[in-house]
Amino acid sequence: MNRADFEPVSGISVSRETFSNLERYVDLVRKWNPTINIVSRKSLDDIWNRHIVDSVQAFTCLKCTGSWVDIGSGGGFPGAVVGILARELSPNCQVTLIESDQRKSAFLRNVSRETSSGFRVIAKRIEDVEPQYADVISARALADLSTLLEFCERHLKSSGSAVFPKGVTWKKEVEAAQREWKFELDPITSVTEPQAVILKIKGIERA
Ligand SMILES: C[S@@+](CC[C@H](N)C(=O)[O-])C[C@H]1O[C@@H](n2cnc3c(N)ncnc32)[C@H](O)[C@@H]1O
Repeated sequence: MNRADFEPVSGISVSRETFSNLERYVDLVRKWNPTINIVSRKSLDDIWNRHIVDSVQAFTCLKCTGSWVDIGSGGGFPGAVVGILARELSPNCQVTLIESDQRKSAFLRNVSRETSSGFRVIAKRIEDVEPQYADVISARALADLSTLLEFCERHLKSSGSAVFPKGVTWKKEVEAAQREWKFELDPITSVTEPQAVILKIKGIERA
């Protein structure tokens, strides 16, 4: 995808430098994917829509001026994309990625360095990391909503918000989570997949 095509699809305008950092990230994912299995081989052919634009939606659905923690980051969706965009668009937002797999964490540190994004990578299990008191927590393809809310209980400030891209089963996950949790929910339809949503959640409390 080129920069002119990226802007209408993603809904954001970025500098040449930020766009070239996204391109650099895509090159690194393609290079490392056969070794560390970041995304499925099939989805690699459509990496801009399936992974980059999908991650941009998580970034644009709220404004972060404090700390953003992406958990279970894998190869960096959405966390690395958030880190690359935040450098230009939310320079006061500190981005941290938590990923327990050591090879993926090494990859993520390389991405942070090569794109000069300055996002931090913690190579530990989410449950073992000291509480982060984040303003925003994001996670894609990590766990069901109830489990994600437990991670928020540990790492999200009480005034913070969570951003979870979810597929077609999202309503069932919300119903199950509502048995144990109270929260305010704002589901935003995905631009890349009409049955998918970005769940924006705040006011999380045990029921
Ligand atoms: C299915 S992948 C999704 C990765 C990425 N978010 C994405 O959407 O492409 C889930 C990732 O979470 C990591 N993970 C799973 N449980 C974890 C835990 N308890 N603490 C830290 N990382 C975890 C796994 O190592 C894996 O890289």
